[in-house]
Amino acid sequence: MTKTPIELLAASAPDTRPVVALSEGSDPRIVAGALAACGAGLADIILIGPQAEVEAALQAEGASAGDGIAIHDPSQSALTDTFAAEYLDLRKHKGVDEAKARKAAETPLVYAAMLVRLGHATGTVGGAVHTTGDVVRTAIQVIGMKPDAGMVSSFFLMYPPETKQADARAMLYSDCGLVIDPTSEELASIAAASAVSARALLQDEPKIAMLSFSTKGSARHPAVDKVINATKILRDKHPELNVDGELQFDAAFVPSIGERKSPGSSVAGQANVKIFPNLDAGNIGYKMTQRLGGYLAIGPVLQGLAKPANDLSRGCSAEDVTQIIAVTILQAREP
Ligand SMILES: CC(C)(COP(=O)(O)OP(=O)(O)OC[C@H]1O[C@@H](n2cnc3c(N)ncnc32)[C@H](O)[C@@H]1OP(=O)(O)O)[C@@H](O)C(=O)NCCC(=O)NCCS
Ligand SMILES: CC(=O)OP(=O)(O)O
Repeated sequence: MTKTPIELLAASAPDTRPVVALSEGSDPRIVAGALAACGAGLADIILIGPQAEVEAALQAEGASAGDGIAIHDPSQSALTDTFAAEYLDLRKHKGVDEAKARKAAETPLVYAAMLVRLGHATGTVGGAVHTTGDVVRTAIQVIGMKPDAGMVSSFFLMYPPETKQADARAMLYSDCGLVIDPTSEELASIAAASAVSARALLQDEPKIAMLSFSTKGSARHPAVDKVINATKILRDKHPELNVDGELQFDAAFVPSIGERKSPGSSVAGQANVKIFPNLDAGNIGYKMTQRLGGYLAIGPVLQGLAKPANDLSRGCSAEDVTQIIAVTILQAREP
């Protein structure tokens, strides 16, 4: 069985404790997930939000600040002036003035991203309360992209429930959270980034399925052509990757159907990286796998940022929060 991020991290706990900033510090799931991460020795935590609200949320869990848990209230923090100045510097070309920069620095999402940008935290997580659009826009604008990343995209790590057969595999689904209607070039770029993420977080060699409603020419449509072109671009740019497309989900997932629909493929029926053609398919697909299939879904994990910042679904659980804290720390170790 593939190790989950918590298990992976626990197996190689770092000497120095990473610090993870949580921008929704008074949400009960965030607080419970943070206490679990801290209690397991995975990380120190900064809970961000109005002091009294965060204290009350901690108290509801029978806890208080101290012992690895700090509270930062952006309206009172000594760091907010520096963060406002940095934000002004970053965004003045977009019409941001001093007053707007101060206001932005006092919002928990910007404050958390600034903690990461300026080295006070290893990474940040938000999204239990905020929408993905708000979380991702802030991360892109404040933390910025990794040099050479080209774009930011997202993925989910999908772990089968214990009730599935022993050979059920963990998978990476992308993009289920961010890029709404990728071009062929963007799809190829999402797949290449996902291959790197799969190696790091699933610790498995990627077998990439470029998903479509067609398998190997069974349907003709511009939407199918987009995936065929993406597969070609990916193969041209990354001949080392094991990729097949276009494939329907059953051909990518079920060995006997993969063999029938894409004979001889080393990916069909065995794919552990599933690249969806657009956000409709990806977002609906991951939620169906999670809610009907019982898979643990960890994400949206962001790839392509200069430093780790990750999202959650507003439907997340406390366990999801602890898992994505672990992902955030593991990403900080990636080269
Ligand atoms: C970027 C996104 C997250 C927000 O879009 P938006 O609010 O319209 O913001 P913009 O398109 O203005 O983008 C914000 C900034 O990010 C940049 N950006 C957008 N997409 C990007 C990407 N994939 N990679 C890198 N940068 C990107 C833009 O260039 C812009 O930079 P700027 O502010 O310096 O000019 C958009 O991709 C989105 O809304 N995705 C869907 C999210 C969603 O609802 N998911 C479903 C639930 S998970
Ligand atoms: C990832 C996702 O779908 O987020 P939410 O459920 O918050 O919209």
